[in-house]
Amino acid sequence: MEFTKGHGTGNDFVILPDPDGRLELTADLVAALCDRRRGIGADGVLRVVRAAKHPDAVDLAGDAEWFMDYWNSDGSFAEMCGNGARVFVRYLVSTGLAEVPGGGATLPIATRAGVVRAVVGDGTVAVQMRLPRVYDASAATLGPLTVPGAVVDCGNPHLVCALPAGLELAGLDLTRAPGFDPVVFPSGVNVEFTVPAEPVPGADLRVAMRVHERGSAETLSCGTGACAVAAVALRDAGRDGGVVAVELPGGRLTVTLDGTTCWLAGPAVLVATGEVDPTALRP
Ligand SMILES: N[C@@H](CCC[C@H](N)C(=O)O)C(=O)O
Repeated sequence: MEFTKGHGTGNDFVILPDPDGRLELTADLVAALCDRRRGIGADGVLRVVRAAKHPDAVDLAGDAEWFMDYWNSDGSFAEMCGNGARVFVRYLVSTGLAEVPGGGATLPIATRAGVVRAVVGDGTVAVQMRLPRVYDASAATLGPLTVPGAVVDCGNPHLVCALPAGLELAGLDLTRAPGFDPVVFPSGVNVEFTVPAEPVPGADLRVAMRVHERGSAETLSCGTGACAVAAVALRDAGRDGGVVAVELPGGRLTVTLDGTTCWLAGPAVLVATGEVDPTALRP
């Protein structure tokens, strides 16, 4: 089975080319591929399949030729993956499966949360994401700590929790999943912990975060998480829009919100291509 490995600010993916939807991808195979000891190792799998060839995509693809069939490392599906979309686009363009659109046009990509649109730079890929919807309040627990947070829908569910003054991101133990209210999040949630950071040139606000992802544990970066964090930071600053620099353990993502659109930008890199024998995984 052919694969490529790629990442966006350290959020890493096994990319499986399957243009005609012939691959028998199962939750077990995804988990085995993502196993960091016995497999290739990744936070998730991106299957590259023509939208017309995947039952989940045919009705929602619009003008998108390609469907990002995203799976978390535990073999569960997610509706959306922001870094995954950026790496997926880097793969399409690098392999010639899609061309960088000219004349200011964007490249449409189908996802389970609808079509997103990408602009490709030299090292960076920017994707116009679904507008984050901040719509409720809840809380996360980490051991004895309860941290209130904002509930955000980015196509997938997020809980953005600002750490109380005096607590540092580095001091959090995210080796275990934070607790959350299953009534608010019946399908699980991605939990972001944030602290404000000093602004940088070109950004209106700057926030540092760590994330525990549903289905993938702690990751070095989360694109939809960065969008959720940016939306909450702008709301808390009393702003309708602006540019937010989001610092993650794996690097910086830039989120630009204007009340109607949300752009997520950052590096997207392919690092290796090879073949894997599925029968050799997890013996
Ligand atoms: N890392 C991703 C989000 C992946 C999906 C998430 N774990 C979920 O289950 O919703 C990103 O970059 O957005």
